Amino acid sequence: MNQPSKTPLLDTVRIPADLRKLPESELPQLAAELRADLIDIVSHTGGHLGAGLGVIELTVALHHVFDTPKDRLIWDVGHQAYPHKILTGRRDRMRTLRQEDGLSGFTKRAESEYDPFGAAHSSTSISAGLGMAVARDLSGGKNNVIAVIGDGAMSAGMAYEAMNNAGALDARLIVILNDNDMSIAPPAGAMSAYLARLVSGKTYRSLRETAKQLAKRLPKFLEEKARRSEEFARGFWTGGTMFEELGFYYVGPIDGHNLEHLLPVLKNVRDTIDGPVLIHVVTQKGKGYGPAEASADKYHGVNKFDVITGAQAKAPANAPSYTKVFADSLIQEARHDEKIVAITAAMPSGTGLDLFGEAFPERTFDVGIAEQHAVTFAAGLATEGYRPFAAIYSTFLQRAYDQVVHDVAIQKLPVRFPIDRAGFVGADGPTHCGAFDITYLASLPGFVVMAAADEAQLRHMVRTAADYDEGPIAFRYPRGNGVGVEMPERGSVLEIGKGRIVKEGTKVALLSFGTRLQDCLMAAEELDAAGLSATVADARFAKPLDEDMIRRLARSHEVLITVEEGSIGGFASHVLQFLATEGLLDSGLKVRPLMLPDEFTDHAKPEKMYADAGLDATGIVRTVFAALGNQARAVRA
Ligand SMILES: Cc1ncc(C[n+]2csc(CCOP(=O)(O)OP(=O)(O)O)c2C)c(N)n1
Ligand SMILES: CC(=O)[C@@H](O)[C@H](O)COP(=O)(O)O
Ligand SMILES: [Mg+2]
Repeated sequence: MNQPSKTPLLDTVRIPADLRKLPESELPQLAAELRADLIDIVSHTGGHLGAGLGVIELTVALHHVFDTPKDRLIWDVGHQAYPHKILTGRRDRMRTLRQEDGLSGFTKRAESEYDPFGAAHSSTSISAGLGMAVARDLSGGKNNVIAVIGDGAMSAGMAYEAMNNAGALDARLIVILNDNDMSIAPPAGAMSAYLARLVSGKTYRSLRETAKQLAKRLPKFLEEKARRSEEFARGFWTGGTMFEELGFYYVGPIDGHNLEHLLPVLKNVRDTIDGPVLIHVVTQKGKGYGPAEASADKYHGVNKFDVITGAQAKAPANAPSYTKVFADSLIQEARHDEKIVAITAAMPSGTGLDLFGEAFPERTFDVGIAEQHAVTFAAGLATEGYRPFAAIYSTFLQRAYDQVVHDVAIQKLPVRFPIDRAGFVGADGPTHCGAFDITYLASLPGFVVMAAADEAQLRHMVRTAADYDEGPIAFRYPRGNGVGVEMPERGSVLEIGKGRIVKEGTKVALLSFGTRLQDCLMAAEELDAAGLSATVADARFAKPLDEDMIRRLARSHEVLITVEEGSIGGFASHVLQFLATEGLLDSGLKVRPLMLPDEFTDHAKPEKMYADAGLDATGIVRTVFAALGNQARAVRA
């Protein structure tokens, strides 16, 4: 016999139009079922849970009040959009979330007409929303545009640039500030403290004064609802908030889990306000799931887990993560050098700087989601003789490129860039792929760019960077665990621009930059067995190149394969430039560059992504045989 559904009301909602047919009285039940469904789904898939749990009621209310997809609903970052996906025609595919060929973990235009803007990097929603609002006005449209942005994302410069512009344009745009007093970690900065003050009510204006001004703007609301509850009415403000100074109507703070509060406010804002409005909604990250509410990170991002206990699945590891090795190594160096300081842009646990912060709280700076500022802040520290490590994921450092060029590189300031999440990151997909840093950093004059082949090399690179005061220096390493090599007690200072030969051979040279070295070694074994004696070299440096080593490899081998976990225009380009300039390509050397595909690769398991890109041992062997013209063998490999 079929079990009765645990989500009978949710089962009737495929798209928001179905939801809009429900009476308001049924929405709390819908929200409860949506929450249960989300927990169940993410317990099977893993992914971002805490943020979605916190916006269940908000998601239901938004789709009930607004005419999506005609009204444009933009989720900042997009990691909180799983409930939105469930309600917008994607429920049947939710169990494919973040898996190969499955749904993205973020909003994505190609995935649904209900995702008007793709995201995953934070703080873009107000700018995108303003663009849509202005486009609507230019073309005489009437639809609403709503941007939902978190308090963490509100720490980034882009959000203020957008509000500054929106206030000046006086465009009809609704911004919902989803304030859960959390970023991935507890939020950092004065803005967060300011929001907390708004919520705690210390700066409330008098109710009478507030009501008078709002009555002009929100007549229906005041008549029907506002006087109903003291708590509700207290939430309305005028004057004095920073948002109002920027030209926004400020409404709130309101309880984002209470549909009786949310629905009338959203309706009245929809129906009465002409210019930019900011609704300050207070929510709880992880709401409604005990283990999430109780955990320090509110289950921001989780592995698969047991719904009853909340225990997350964790694969046993034979080696420490690169992140942990970086953190431990930096702590070690900082014990020797009091000038070492560390900077994170809202990613203390992801970068390992939470550990550094425990050891050296005064020398650790979480600047919020503010990569641009993080880099220039580090540059300032460097001018005063400090040794800053600006630990930023490869993908997020993209946002600070001008700061890297203008504030660091041109001034030759010795800022250290530990670049985590280099290469494919797996489930987070193309928005988070660490593809471009070799290309964008190694093209800068004077920049030293290293990649760790394993966790021991990473330890050496931390020491090398700490020791290097001549200018900017970066070292990259991937998401995940090391390979289990023996670790040195302390890192050694590497000679700048010197690689190493790991295995000697005579016919084929495999020149690796990064952690593909292990696959190169496996490929070399296979090549040796096939009678093609292979050399394996670990370049360590993309800039400056180890020219002597490359010259030697080029002169004494028939085939040279470069292997890197980065985009076109990276390590291989530098090697080829050198070979061409030196005339080393003039005598028949067969060079084949292996790199990430020249496309934005969708999410899958990293090993599978590397195999598909031809960057595993099989792919490397195949490339060698193809280079030697042995097509039949190349196809078999
Ligand atoms: C530019 C950028 N830097 C860092 C991140 C990593 N990141 C993803 S979500 C998040 C916290 C966002 O906090 P908030 O906006 O308050 O959303 P919440 O998770 O609290 O709902 C961070 C730091 C990112 N996505 N984009
Ligand atoms: C949404 C976001 O940007 C982060 O939560 C990111 O998914 C974290 O990635 P890691 O799990 O690699 O730290
Ligand atoms: Mg938050």
